[in-house]
Amino acid sequence: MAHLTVSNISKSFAGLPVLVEQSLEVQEGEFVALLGPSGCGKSTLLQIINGLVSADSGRVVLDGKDITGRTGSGRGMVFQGSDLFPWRTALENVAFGLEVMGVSKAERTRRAMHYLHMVGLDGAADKWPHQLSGGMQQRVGIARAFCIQPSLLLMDEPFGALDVQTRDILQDELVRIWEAERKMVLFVTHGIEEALYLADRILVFSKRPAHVLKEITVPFERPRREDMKLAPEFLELRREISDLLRHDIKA
Ligand SMILES: Nc1ncnc2c1ncn2[C@@H]1O[C@H](COP(=O)(O)OP(=O)(O)OP(=O)(O)O)[C@@H](O)[C@H]1O
Repeated sequence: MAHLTVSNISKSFAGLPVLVEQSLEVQEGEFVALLGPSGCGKSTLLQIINGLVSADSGRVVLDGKDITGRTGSGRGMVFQGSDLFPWRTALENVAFGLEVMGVSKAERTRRAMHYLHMVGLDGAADKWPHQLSGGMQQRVGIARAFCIQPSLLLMDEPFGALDVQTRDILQDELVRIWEAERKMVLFVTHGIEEALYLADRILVFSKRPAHVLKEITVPFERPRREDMKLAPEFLELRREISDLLRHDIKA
């Protein structure tokens, strides 16, 4: 059964403590948002879970396997900016992980086309990254992360650099794809509305060094729909989280 356990992670950069004994868990089929102010250490935590940054102490266990300090194996990552290979087409970018895994060309093309279709980019398979808009590049990044069928998806403000309209559209697409696939997701954001719209559970982080101020189980049913953002309960929770963060930043 899919499961992520992160225990007692600490990390300092040049003596500056960013994470102190941070722990969290993600259950199978759960979408968890890490919400917190800029610079609190959310990305660092995600990168430690992905093995891109090493922790000073603590453990990361995915599906029963200790993966502390190791990259690859079971995790897909989507970053804020596009990190596509410029010398590969959209299709080749999406298929990259499968290529590394030694999947045959026919099979990886089939799977990559499936995920390109899911993000609405069938027609762009042979385009180069520079021929794609920022939103399209993020779609390719999302398709690439899903394509390796990871146990855990790590998303670091994937829509942070996009205009509001494109971000709303991509949030909807992510909700739709995720509801079909139900992978474990850790999604870093500083958007309260984004966290409430996408996640099952929100961990609200303090300013640096990050600790969890509050854990919120999002009460809204799935499938999620755009109009829920106007519901009184949604607005009330949004205000509550906003007050919590503002209070913490001022303290
Ligand atoms: N490689 C590094 N070397 C030195 N300091 C770093 C490094 N990476 C991050 N930091 C510092 O650690 C702190 C946390 O950074 P991090 O990127 O994890 O925050 P964040 O919560 O993701 O912020 P944002 O939302 O702005 O991306 C910041 O003060 C940052 O300057």
